[in-house]
Amino acid sequence: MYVVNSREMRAIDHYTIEQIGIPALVLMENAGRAVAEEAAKLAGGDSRRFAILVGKGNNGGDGIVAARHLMEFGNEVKLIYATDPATFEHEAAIQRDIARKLNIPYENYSEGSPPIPWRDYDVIVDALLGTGSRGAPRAAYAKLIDEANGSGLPICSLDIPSGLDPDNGGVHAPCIRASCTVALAFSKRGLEQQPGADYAGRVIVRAIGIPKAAAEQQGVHTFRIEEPLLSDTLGLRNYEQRSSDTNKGSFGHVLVAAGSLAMSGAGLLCAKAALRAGCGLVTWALPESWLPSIVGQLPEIMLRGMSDQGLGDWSRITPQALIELSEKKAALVFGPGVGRFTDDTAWLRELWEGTSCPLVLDADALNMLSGSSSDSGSGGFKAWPKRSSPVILTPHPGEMARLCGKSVKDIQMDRIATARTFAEEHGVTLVLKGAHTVIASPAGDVFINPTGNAGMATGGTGDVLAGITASLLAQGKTAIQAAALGAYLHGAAGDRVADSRAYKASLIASDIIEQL
Ligand SMILES: NC(=O)C1=CN([C@@H]2O[C@H](COP(=O)(O)OP(=O)(O)OC[C@H]3O[C@@H](n4cnc5c(N)ncnc54)[C@H](OP(=O)(O)O)[C@@H]3O)[C@@H](O)[C@H]2O)[C@H](O)CC1
Ligand SMILES: [K+]
Repeated sequence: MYVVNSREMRAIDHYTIEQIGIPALVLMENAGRAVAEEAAKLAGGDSRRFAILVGKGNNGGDGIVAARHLMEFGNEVKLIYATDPATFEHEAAIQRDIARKLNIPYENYSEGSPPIPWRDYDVIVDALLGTGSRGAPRAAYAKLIDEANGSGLPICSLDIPSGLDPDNGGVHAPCIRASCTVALAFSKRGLEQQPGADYAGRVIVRAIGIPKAAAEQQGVHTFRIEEPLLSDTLGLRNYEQRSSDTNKGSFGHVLVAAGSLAMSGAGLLCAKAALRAGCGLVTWALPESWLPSIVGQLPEIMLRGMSDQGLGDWSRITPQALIELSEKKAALVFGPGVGRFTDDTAWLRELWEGTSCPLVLDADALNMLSGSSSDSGSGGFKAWPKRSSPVILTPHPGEMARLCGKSVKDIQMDRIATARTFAEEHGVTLVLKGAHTVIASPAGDVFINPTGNAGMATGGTGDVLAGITASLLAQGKTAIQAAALGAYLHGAAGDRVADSRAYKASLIASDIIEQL
């Protein structure tokens, strides 16, 4: 499903109206009708009382149409205008006039108005501000939003919660806290990123007559992952189907280079997850001095002790040894639990240049890359030679901040833009983890993952994701397919765990592997 920003939505509206010839009033009618249906569902019954909060633009126009349909459905409605309706223009003015002729009750609300008697209503429809909203809600809009949030009533937001930044998911003060949001035609970036996603409640995308081809025509290349998208846009039709005439050699051999004495679990989780995600074989390369303690724990996984001079870490293991081991492997995941060591950035560069294996770099490997970026004058790892096989980076916001030389706050402010820019500039596939993981390809496509839950914010889940992703790569998926499907399955497995437990926060990383 397409996810648009306000500029793209304006261009799509314009194209639909001017080039295709669907009149704006038709789109508005469809929008208002769709919202009326969803708001009626939210109210859950007949003859409910709706307060429709109306702003001066097209969002308000949609709200007036919704009021008309809600009234036709047999409900009581009242329009509460946040701006003097005499000042309305274009389609919103036409809807205002229709509402007057139909004697739809209304009141003009201003900063000086007394509080609305909310006990007279069952549901609020928020049609104050949509994709034309700029900055924090002003004057009567702000007061009305505060009042609505304080009313305790369920709120159905039209297109976006008023007060939300439609483009980056930031929320202004105040911002409507909706029970549900009916996004018109396409989802909006602000609904797919935190904290906006929390303020939007359940997001329902409703068609209003704008053809999908209009988004394609306008070059929208941000998507929310869902099953149809996996098959159509990502080319992963029947991704689970396998020919019966196969053997373990058909599904790729993953090399996991991970873990040190203090963090052996990271390697264990990563290797196990890789195997569960369907590759044929997994070899786990680990410092040889603690290999004996692992023997017997993972009967399906091959172990390879790397000469570590008894230190238990990666500081004495040579990149050359790993490069040799990576020959004939279908994917190499490096980083989980390896720790940092002297000259590790140069070490990683040797691996980068020496292996032809598709790479998944996670955890400490990302910090090694950041070391390269902070090496002033070197141009960072952007200046490293281009690889012929793909690289997938899987940073959490902290690691991403180090990679970009920015603060976590800056990264989280616009995760979509950050991930896209980085992937394009560095020619890598990037998985920016966190709520609504963002996956960006070097070509500039961005996929937002809807699966997963807060219980997954626990040690080891990142190691599991890295293992799953490498496993999918080894099975012949492209980098963007492996990254997007990996994040989707990882979250879906996490959701299954959460659903099966009395206490959702009890989830641990191993549970995810078992639910794959
Ligand atoms: N165009 C179409 O065919 C369709 C659009 N749909 C709906 O339209 C909105 C977007 O409508 P738009 O009119 O562009 O914008 P808004 O309704 O969001 O806001 C318009 C005016 O509100 C004022 N404004 C902006 N920011 C603030 C603020 N922070 N506080 C107070 N007021 C604000 C501003 O007017 P000014 O004169 O004050 O500058 C805006 O002009 C979209 O979301 C859909 O709901 C339909 O989907 C049908 C098709
Ligand atoms: K709104």
